[in-house]
Amino acid sequence: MQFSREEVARHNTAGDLWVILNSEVYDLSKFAKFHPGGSIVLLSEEVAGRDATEAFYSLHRHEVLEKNQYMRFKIGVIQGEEVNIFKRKSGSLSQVPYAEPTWLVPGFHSPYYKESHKRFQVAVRGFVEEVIYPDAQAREEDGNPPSQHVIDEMAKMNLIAMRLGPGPHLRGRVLMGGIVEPAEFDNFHELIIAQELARIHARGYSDGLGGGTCIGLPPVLNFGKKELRERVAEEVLSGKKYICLAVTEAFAGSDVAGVKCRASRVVNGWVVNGTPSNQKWITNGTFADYFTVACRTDKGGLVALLVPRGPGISTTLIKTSYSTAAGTSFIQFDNVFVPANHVLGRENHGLQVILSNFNHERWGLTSGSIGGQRAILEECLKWAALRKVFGKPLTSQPVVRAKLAGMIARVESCQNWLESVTYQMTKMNYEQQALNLAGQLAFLKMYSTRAAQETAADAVQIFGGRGITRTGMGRLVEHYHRTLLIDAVGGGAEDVLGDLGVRQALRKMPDSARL
Ligand code: HEM
Repeated sequence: MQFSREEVARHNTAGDLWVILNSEVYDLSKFAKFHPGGSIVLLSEEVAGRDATEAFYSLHRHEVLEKNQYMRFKIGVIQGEEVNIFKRKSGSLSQVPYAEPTWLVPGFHSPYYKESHKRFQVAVRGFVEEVIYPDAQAREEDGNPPSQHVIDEMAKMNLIAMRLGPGPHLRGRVLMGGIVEPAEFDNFHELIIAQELARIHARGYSDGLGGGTCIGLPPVLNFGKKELRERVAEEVLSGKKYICLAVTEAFAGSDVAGVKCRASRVVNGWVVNGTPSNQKWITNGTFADYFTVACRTDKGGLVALLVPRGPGISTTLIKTSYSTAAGTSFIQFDNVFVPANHVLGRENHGLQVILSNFNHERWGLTSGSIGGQRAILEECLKWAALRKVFGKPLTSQPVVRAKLAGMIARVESCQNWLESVTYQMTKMNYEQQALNLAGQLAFLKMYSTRAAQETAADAVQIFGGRGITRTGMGRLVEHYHRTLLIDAVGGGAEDVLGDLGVRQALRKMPDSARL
């Protein structure tokens, strides 16, 4: 239906209330008394029967109009006018400055990304926005793990396998419908996945979506015996089963070498006991079918074991600052039998097995954290340009522009350092990475998560009360500010990592160094 503005203006009373939003006409007659912002505002002279587009967009996110329960209020359009506020098309790039890393910005160049990365980014963004985002928002809120249909779709695209990075586990797989060959898949493709996933603004859910696989499966793939490796990889990468890394203990925290969980040899295997220290904060533990564990043997060494869920294992949900969708758990092993063929690597080499994936884990956490920082910068730029205070946009305040300057500088420096380290990863084998990149990655993660905290704090100041409100305009800022510390403590707390990097550097100091 088409209406003239004059006709809309005649519907301006309680019980007969129309408004114009973005050249579309909404009949709010029945909704007014249920409106979360109250009915009075809708009945005011500037709103009832009038064009309330500007006021609406300064108080609501565009997504409000896309909800089924509100879409039905739309009764037509204004004659001869066209809708001129659009949501970014699913899968497309943002036009907001600095909302995308430079390699995606027209006119910029990068030595790292090729055509296959560009194709891949488009496909992953579309998939994330269409398949993952709706489930992410719903589960982050209700606290349930990701829905099986999302896991199945990811498995079909081989996204679960790709999240582990390049390697033999990709051989023979069709990646993202075939747009990238397994042999050409590199750490930059993997970086794209990590950063696109950061855009779902559901940090607990994104860990629920296979955070345990990214850290629990590599030790099996790299150190498990052939039969175990192939069986478990098939089950987990097809989304049928879940695995987690159950190493962090209540007493040991970041000190992996200090684990106390015990494994004693018995006929045909081992018996694992969590006492005197059980595992805590184990991502995906509540729903995992397998637990990759480091245990102290009776001889005092460390052995890595893949423990299948069975009698004697209890997993209890821990509530953290992000959603229980992550399945964060407290785990108890009480006389759990583990078959002999479930040993990963050699007895007494458990520490190497577990440490072997730490650099990669830190890189993954850092990649996502920087992606999240950029998304929050975009929120702040949009809000500061939109929001009017004392009759002027927020951007007219120098103090706000200074905060935006800091955010931009931080995210650009983090991203550029990340891409430089990622490039090194594509050129170094595992030993070289362990030797050369542990310090770089430790510093990069420490620096990025500190930068993230500064950006989050500034974002809250820019959004004011909305930055601490879980619904409405500032909801993404509130979420980021509440949840970003998972990246600052997961995979090694900031101070521990900084210290690790410096100690490594000091070991490499030449004896001849003098001022
Ligand atoms: C189709 C029309 C509308 C719908 C479906 C709608 C829906 C909502 C919803 C869901 C909220 C809760 C906040 C959120 O989750 O974003 C809200 C808040 C609010 N709405 Fe509306 N609204 C409409 C039109 C308007 C109009 C025309 C105005 C007046 C300019 C208005 C003023 C407000 C105010 C003042 C709030 C409180 C915002 C805050 O917390 O800062 N709404 N509305």
